[in-house]
Amino acid sequence: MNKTALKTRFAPSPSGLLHLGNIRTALFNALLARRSRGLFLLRIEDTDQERSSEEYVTALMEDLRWLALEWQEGPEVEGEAGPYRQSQRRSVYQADFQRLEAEKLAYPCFCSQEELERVRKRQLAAGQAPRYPGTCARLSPEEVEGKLAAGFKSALRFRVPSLTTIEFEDLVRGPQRFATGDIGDFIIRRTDGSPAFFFSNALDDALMGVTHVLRGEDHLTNTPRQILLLRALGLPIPRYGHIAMIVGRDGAPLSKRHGSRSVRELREAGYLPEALCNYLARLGHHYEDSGFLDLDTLAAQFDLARLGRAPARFDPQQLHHWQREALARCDLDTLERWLAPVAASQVPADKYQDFIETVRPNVVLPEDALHWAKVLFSEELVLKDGILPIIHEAGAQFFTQALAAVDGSGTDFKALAAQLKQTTGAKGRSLFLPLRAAFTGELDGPELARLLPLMGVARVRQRLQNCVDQSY
Ligand SMILES: Nc1ncnc2c1ncn2[C@@H]1O[C@H](COP(=O)(O)OP(=O)(O)OP(=O)(O)O)[C@@H](O)[C@H]1O
Repeated sequence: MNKTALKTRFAPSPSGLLHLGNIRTALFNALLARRSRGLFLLRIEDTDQERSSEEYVTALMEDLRWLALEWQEGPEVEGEAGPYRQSQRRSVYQADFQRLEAEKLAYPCFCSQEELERVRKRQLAAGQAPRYPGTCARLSPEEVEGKLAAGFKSALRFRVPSLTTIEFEDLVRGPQRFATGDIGDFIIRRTDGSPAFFFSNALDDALMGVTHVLRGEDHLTNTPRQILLLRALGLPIPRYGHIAMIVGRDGAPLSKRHGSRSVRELREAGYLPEALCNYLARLGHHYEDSGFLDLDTLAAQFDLARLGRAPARFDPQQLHHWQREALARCDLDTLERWLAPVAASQVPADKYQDFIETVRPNVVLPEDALHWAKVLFSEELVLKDGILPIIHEAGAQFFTQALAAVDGSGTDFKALAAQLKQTTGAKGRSLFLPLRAAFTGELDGPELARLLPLMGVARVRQRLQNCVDQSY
């Protein structure tokens, strides 16, 4: 791999389980790297010790691996630019803090939270955009010495040059311009000595050789600050692309803080990784090919020019669609394993394979298989709404004749239906619907010809007898 190879990254904060917005960011970066035969890097942004936890680091790596979004540099894989956890990079940041301060490009700030909040409120009340008023930028070296000697704690603020314009070409949103006059001096090291997001995020991208950053649009206004920082440090600036956010039903962006549905929850509900990848790849990115694609093809057809700018709404129906597509491609072994945790205990072992093949077209999630297992193998049958009137309308005579037909045909549904048609004169819907209702308590479902042998003749009889009893 040559040194100028494209390198993308995913840099989550381990402060919660990944949601679909986070993982789509990872997916797009992984697809871009794969398409360009570049590298995909994972970095853990755990500088906020209060919100970060090891549990979430493990969980996010598990999510990425489950989706086959393997990283070529990062935790557990390592690489030349490590360590890849920001909590282990404090000494790396130290040198640049000192350099910026020595060159007067950054200065210590002693303002308290309360003071800053007071200024903010005043500015908002005056109709101004809140920004740091530069109080500590004007302190003389003696004043700084004095405050430090008196034990005041300081943060480090980056001095934003005035009257310049920062321009960059966003990979998704085109040309961007920001006047530095609108950007207040910002904190790069907090009072507790930890690096602020702007700083560690930008510095690490540069030091780790990241060439392309695809990230959520929530970061767009951070970019001019990060460009200023990298310029001040004489470091390479990656290309940035800000992708439209994924919003929930309420129109608000999915977020860890707001407890959006996590990738783990979806995995535990039984969604397949291929379904999630096909769904997410199309959320904010247009593919010509509307069919199911494997990860290599999703990558081969990934194109920055096809990234949309409008927010994308999470649509469970679409996810269902891709789940069906993914299931249709599963081999029987995979399907058996996938359903085993919920269905295996409900289905007799000698019928398990036949059961899976029978219910397969009616299963989107394992819970659907569990439902059919209960329909077929439990004593009790729960009737869906609207089923009882169908049974009443068919009448006791119909089901008595059906029982008589079972005497001759057992669980051979075709023979049973043929005989019943002859003895009752019922045909079409009025023949099949009451039978389906009686056997399954549903209006639709897997083929009755396959369901009856699985149920066995005793249960078939019992279900018909129940209908005879209910119809009087
Ligand atoms: N709703 C969303 N849609 C698309 N991308 C998102 C969304 N939320 C976060 N991202 C992106 O996911 C990546 C990781 O972000 P981060 O770890 O800060 O998650 P977060 O959900 O924003 O967390 P928090 O709720 O703590 O702010 C970033 O590139 C961010 O822009």
